[in-house]
Amino acid sequence: MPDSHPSPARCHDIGSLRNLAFKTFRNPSVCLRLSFAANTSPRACAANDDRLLIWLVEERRALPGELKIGVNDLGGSGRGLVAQEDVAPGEILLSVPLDSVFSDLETDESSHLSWSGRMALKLLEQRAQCDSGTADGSCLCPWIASLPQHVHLPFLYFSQEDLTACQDEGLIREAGAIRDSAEATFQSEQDRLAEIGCGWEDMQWAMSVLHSRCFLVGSPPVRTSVPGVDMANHSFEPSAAVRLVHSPEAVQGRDAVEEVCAPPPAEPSRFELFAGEGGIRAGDEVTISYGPWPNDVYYLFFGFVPRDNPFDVSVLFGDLQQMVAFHDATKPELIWSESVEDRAESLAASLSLQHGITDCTRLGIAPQGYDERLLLAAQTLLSSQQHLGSESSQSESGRAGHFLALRCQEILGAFPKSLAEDIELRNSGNVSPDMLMSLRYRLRKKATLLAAINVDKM
Ligand SMILES: C[S@@+](CC[C@H](N)C(=O)[O-])C[C@H]1O[C@@H](n2cnc3c(N)ncnc32)[C@H](O)[C@@H]1O
Repeated sequence: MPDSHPSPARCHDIGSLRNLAFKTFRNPSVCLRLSFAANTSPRACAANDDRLLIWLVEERRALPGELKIGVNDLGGSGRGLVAQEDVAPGEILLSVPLDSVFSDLETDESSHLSWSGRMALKLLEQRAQCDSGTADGSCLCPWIASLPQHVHLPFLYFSQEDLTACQDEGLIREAGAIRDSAEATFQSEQDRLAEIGCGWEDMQWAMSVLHSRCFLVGSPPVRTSVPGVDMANHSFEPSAAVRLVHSPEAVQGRDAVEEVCAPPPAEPSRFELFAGEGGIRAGDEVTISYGPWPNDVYYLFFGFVPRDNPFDVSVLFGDLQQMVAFHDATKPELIWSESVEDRAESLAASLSLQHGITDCTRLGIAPQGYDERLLLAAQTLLSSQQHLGSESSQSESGRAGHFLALRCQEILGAFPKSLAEDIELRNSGNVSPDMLMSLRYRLRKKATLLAAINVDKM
C-alpha cells in the first residue's frame, strides 16, 4: 500500500494574514455551493489543455493510463476539470510523479528572494527556453503553454481605488506590502530578466499564476504547482481531494534487494487527485477545496470571493490591547490603575493558563458565530471588571455577547456606506468588475457583523 500523507494545503503568501481561519473552525469539510467569478482568461483552448493531460500520461508517467477527466472551459471560473465518465468513490483521477511538478527550490543565489519571486524567475526562464526551442527534458513546456494568460489578482492588477474599495485597512496594507515586495524583486533581478527579454508585466504574470496555482507539499512544506491538478477549481463542497503518496519501494526494501541484484529504479513519490466519497458523475466538475481560508485569502491570492464561505472572518479585535481599549471606551466611568498594555498582558496570561490559548490575534466572527478565543477573551475581561464591583444581572455569556455586539455595531458604523447602500450599489450594475469584487468582499464581512448584532437582539 502506498504511504499517503495529509492533504497538502493550497498555499497563500502571507505575513500578517497567517492564521486567518479560526482555530475552532478549522474543519475543512464544512460545505457550501460553488460560486464562479470572471477573472481567469484561458490562453489555450480546451483541446490544447487535454493535450496537457495526454502529455502527462504519455511522456511523464502520470496515471491512470486511461484518463476519466478532461479540461473544459467553464466560463466564469476559467477552465476546470470535468469527469468524462462516471468515477467511483476514492478512484484516482490523476497521479503525477513528483519529478514532473514545478517546485520552489531555494538556491544560494535565490535565497534572498520571496518564494513567489524565486519561482517566478524560474518559470520565466523556463518559458524563454521553451519558446526558443532550447529547453531540455526537465522543462515542463506543455504545462507552461497551458498556463492562463492572465490571472487577475488584486494586489498585482487592481487600481488603488478598486483595492481600497474592500474597505479593510489590514488587507489593503497586506496587498501593498506584497506588491512592494514583487516590485523590489523585479528591480533587483532586472538584469537577469532582461537577458530573457522579460519586463514587469512578465513578472506580474508569473507571480499571479504561481500564487493562484501552488500547493504546500511535503514536510517541510515546499510550494509546488502540479500540472493537470492545477486545473481543478475550488469548492467548499468539493467532489475530489488531493494527497501526496510515497511509494514503498522508494523508501524501504531497496537495501535488501541491492544485496542480491541491481534494484529497479526507485519510483518517485506522487501527487494524486482522487474522487471524494460521493464519486463523480460523468459531466460533473471535479473540484477540490483550496482550504479553510477566510475571504481575504481567496480575494487577494486567488482573485475571487466565494459566495458562502463558512471560514470567512470579520475581525473584531486585531489583538487583546484593542479589546481592552474598546472595553474602556464603553465604560468611561471606570478608572483603571493599570495601563491598557498591562491589562492586555494579564488577560493574555489568564487565557493561556486557563484555556491554553496562546495566539490572541485576529479575534473575530464567522458566519457560524464567534471565534471561541474571542468569546473566552471577552468573558475573562468582563469578569475581571466585575471584581471591581460593576454588577450586572446578565449571565457571563450574555454580557460577552452584548459587549461583542456593541463592537460589531461600532465597526459597521465606521464603514462609509451601510450594507443596504452596498447592496443597492451592487444591484445597480454600475460597478466595474474590479470594484464589484472588492464590494462583494466588504458586503460579506458586513453581513456577518450585522447577523451578530441581530442575534444579540433576539
Ligand atoms: C488552480 S487555478 C484553477 C484553474 C483555472 N480556472 C484555469 O483556468 O487555469 C485557480 C484559479 O481558478 C479560478 N477559480 C478557481 N476556483 C474558482 C471559483 N470557485 N470561483 C471563481 N474562480 C475560481 C481563480 O481564478 C483561481 O485563481
